[in-house]
Amino acid sequence: MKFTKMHGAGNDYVYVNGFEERVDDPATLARQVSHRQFGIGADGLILILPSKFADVRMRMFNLDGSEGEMCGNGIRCVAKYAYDHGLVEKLDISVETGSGLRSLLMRTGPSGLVDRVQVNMGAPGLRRGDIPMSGPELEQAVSISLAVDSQQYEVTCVSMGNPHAVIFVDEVESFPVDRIGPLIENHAWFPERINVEFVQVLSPSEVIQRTWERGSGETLACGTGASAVTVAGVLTGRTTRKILNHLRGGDLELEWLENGPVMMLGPAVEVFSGNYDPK
Ligand SMILES: N[C@@H](CCC[C@H](N)C(=O)O)C(=O)O
Repeated sequence: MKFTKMHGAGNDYVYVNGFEERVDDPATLARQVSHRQFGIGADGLILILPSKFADVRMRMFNLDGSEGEMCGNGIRCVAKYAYDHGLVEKLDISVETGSGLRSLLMRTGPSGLVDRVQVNMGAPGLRRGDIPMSGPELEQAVSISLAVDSQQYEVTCVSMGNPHAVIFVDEVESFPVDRIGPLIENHAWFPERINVEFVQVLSPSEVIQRTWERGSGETLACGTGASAVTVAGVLTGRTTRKILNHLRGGDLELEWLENGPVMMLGPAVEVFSGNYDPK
């Protein structure tokens, strides 16, 4: 099976071109290829597939084999792969995801290959039923108190097609993401588990984010998470609608437009290609 390893701000996935390759059991394959010692090494697996409704379709699988509805860093790499490898011939494309269609605009660098991609991430879902989470399903969960590990955390929950809990902290670098992240990911409030963003505000237009991803653990970046952070920052009065987000693996530029969607701009990088024999 041919594969290509790509990353967006350090959030790395193994990409398989489903126009040419057949994958029967993507959940098992995701666990195998993602393993940092016994596999290729990645945060998960992304399949690039034909679509009846868009230019291409993506399916993303986390490191533990669970399927995510949407992946903000992954979708930029899907667009780059599709253009650089000739699946599409235009720079503005649509991609079918598990949470609907997204439109993307690619920019090429001096080599003629795509290096940056803007994504219309869609409008956030703010009702508890959208996340999903416990409580009255039409109500929002903005700055609510969540008890974890005998401490209270103020969380704001946002769906960007997948579920996110955003927590603003005073100092993010020393925050115990690997201890608190999994406790919130698996908290009884969230029946489908949840991605968690820990965020330090530097100024009304600049933040630092660390991410604990559902199904993958701490990753160097999360595009849907950065979009959720943009929305949570506005809802809680901490940040403006347009922000620069510094993630561990790079920066993303984001804006929550007045008419609804969040726009995200960031890098897409191809690292290497190879052959893998599924076990
Ligand atoms: N890293 C991604 C999100 C991947 C999916 C997530 N772990 C989930 O299960 O929802 C991004 O860049 O958005």
